[in-house]
Amino acid sequence: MTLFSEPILHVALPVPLRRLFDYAFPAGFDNQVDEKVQSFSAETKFDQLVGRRVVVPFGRQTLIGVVIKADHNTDQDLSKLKAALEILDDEPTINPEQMALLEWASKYYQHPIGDVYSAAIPGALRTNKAIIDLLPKVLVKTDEFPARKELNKNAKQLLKLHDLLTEEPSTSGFSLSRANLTEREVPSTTIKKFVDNEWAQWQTAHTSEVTVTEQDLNEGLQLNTEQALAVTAINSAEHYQGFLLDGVTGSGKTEVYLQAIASRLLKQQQVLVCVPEIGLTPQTIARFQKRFNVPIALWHSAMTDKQRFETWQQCRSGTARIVIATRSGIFLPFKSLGMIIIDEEHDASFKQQDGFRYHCRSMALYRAHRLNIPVVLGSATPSLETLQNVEQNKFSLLELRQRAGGSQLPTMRLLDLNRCQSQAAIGQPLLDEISQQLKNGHQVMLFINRRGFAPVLMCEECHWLTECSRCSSFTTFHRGSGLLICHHCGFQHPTLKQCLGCGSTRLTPVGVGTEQIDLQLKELFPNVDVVRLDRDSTSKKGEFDDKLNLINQGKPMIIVGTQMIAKGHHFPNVSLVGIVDVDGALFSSDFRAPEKLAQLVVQVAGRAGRGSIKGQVWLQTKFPEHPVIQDLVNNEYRDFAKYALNERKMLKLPPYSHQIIIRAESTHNQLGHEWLAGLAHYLQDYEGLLMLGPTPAPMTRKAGKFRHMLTIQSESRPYLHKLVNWLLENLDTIQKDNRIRWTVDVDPIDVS
Ligand SMILES: Nc1ncnc2c1ncn2[C@@H]1O[C@H](COP(=O)(O)OP(=O)(O)OP(=O)(O)O)[C@@H](O)[C@H]1O
Ligand SMILES: [Zn+2]
Repeated sequence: MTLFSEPILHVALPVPLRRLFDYAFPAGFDNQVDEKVQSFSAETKFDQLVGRRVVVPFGRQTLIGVVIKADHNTDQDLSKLKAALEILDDEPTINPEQMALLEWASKYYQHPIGDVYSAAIPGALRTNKAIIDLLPKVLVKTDEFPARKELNKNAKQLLKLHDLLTEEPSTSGFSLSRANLTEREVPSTTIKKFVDNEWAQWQTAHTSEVTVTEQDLNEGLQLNTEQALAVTAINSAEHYQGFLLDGVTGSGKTEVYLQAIASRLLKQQQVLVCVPEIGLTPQTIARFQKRFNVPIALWHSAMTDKQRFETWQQCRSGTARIVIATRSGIFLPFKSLGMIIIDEEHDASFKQQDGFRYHCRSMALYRAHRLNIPVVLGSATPSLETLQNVEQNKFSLLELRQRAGGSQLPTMRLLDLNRCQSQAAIGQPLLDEISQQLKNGHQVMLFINRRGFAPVLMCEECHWLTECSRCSSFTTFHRGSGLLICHHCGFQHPTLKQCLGCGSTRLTPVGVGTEQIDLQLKELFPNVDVVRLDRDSTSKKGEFDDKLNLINQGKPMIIVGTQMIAKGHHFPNVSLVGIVDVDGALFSSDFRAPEKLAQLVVQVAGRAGRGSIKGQVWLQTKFPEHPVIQDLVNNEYRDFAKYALNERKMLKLPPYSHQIIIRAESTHNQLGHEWLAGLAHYLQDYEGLLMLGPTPAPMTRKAGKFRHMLTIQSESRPYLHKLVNWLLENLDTIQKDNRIRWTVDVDPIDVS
């Protein structure tokens, strides 16, 4: 039977099922596939198929999948086996190194393999377009290319394009891509004329890999001793080695990265730099571009599919030498990856919070280990996980204790809100200090972790609060847009004129958000600019950059913002940072809350005094005696971290134990709870396994669904993973319930 002589394809499909799907060879396959594959023997032919995209029938749909394996075996009834429709491309989309990474990730995060593969395929390739058709094209001469004198000497545009094509692109180092021609103002009608006359044609650009030499690297700063030691250590790592670059804010970590990157570039290797979502600012990119005269590619969620495809292509062809990416850049294919850097490694945005809940840092460690290359984690406020790895000698510690370039660390001050008047949620002494700093010609930064005008509207008569009808949460009042918005499910409606409880019209805002502080400060300080940086005020294209440029002019002004101002920025004229409201985080049920708070406060504080002026940081609170507040004001982050790690060790909490959360959502109130209790029942007799819950999630109801969770904890990670894996694989027989939507979160960091 022909089916036996042809391979059976085991395909990963983008569906939420924990298995591969078998397909027979596409009919007429030999005509479809490139000659290269045809000429191989049966066995190597199998290998050639691995990693390729295939189009397959799936129920009534057609899906694009990836061949994981090709062999002669299938558990399926051969007569029912459907044939794949088409094998796309004459090359694999996923290379063997990526496949190993994805396979590991699928197992480790207990996530369906097809979904994991999907994360590694750029959007443009999740369609049945062939790679070759998406590759950038350049215009080149044909044999019919006319002599210049044959053209009408008044046809200026024709002559111009003729000249451009005559110039030998390979020697002058440019190629005539569509974008390039537009930039040179060649009209498309002119191009069409050349193509129609067959004087020129579009051809797939052959990306030439250039050799990086000393000439491509601009000179770096003179390193201080600590920086120099760090660079030397990283540069001498020839194999896998994990480094923690623990450097206080403004200590010049970026300079260390740049110089370590330089030596990898000279070895003709590529470097991947992962940054938090909000860390990919034009300033960061500019700093890399100024230093290196090599192709630098970007990867982040605001890019179009086309732009991302280009980065993907440049990575795998080896053209891009540096890739600056957010979380999902860790899936990119590389030709010769020589080092991975994770900047601000403690940042929560490295963990995907829905669907395939991977952590970029963990993936980077696995990948670096497999590729046998160094990986550098950098932070002023390392995560406790990473500090534990240092403690256990799994990472080498590189410390930068001093700020670079002569600036000093700011002084911290506590402002007890119980003992002073306040306006716009800001204590009077801090307001006075703000005036003083502005008078001195400096900039002031105020941090508040909540956007909008006020977290909630309250009825003054019956104390009714504006709630989200779909979540166990309140809707935030946005005065500018006149909307009440739920920040959890996105639900929004025009603000209310009347209380829904008693009908009174006396609705007032309670609490503050960035929008309100912004407005009130504008009234209090009418003579200076007040610039607000949060998601609402920077959503238009270019708005964020415009604001950064304004701040960078250095004029006295007040900057009000959320998380967005906390990290990475270098504004030398900021002398005072006010942290308006941290109290909410002091009483959280999340055992990670103090760690997150300490990291946030230290990062925000780190924006002060980065130039020649010494900075100060004011921390406002109603709970000045709280131990975390005391630690933040009187001690360093490392003291806090030491204490916190000790506490986790005593309580056997992560990183001294490992957790997996199974969450269940349902429209029925108790269903999720019962279902999880059933699961817990299966595991309860295993020693060394701790069942926490099931409990309602902190946010009990979200977007109309009731949410419950079961946390499973163990000191042995392999044991925990093995048992949970067994549970999930047998879920269908143990406890199937179609009314439940469940998810798995391995190494959870956010329990909301
Ligand atoms: N060796 C050096 N000599 C002089 N200036 C330096 C040196 N290294 C870094 N700097 C300067 O110090 C400032 C802070 O450096 P950088 O932004 O790299 O610090 P960082 O540790 O990444 O900061 P953060 O974590 O707070 O974002 C920059 O203006 C940088 O140009
Ligand atoms: Zn809601």
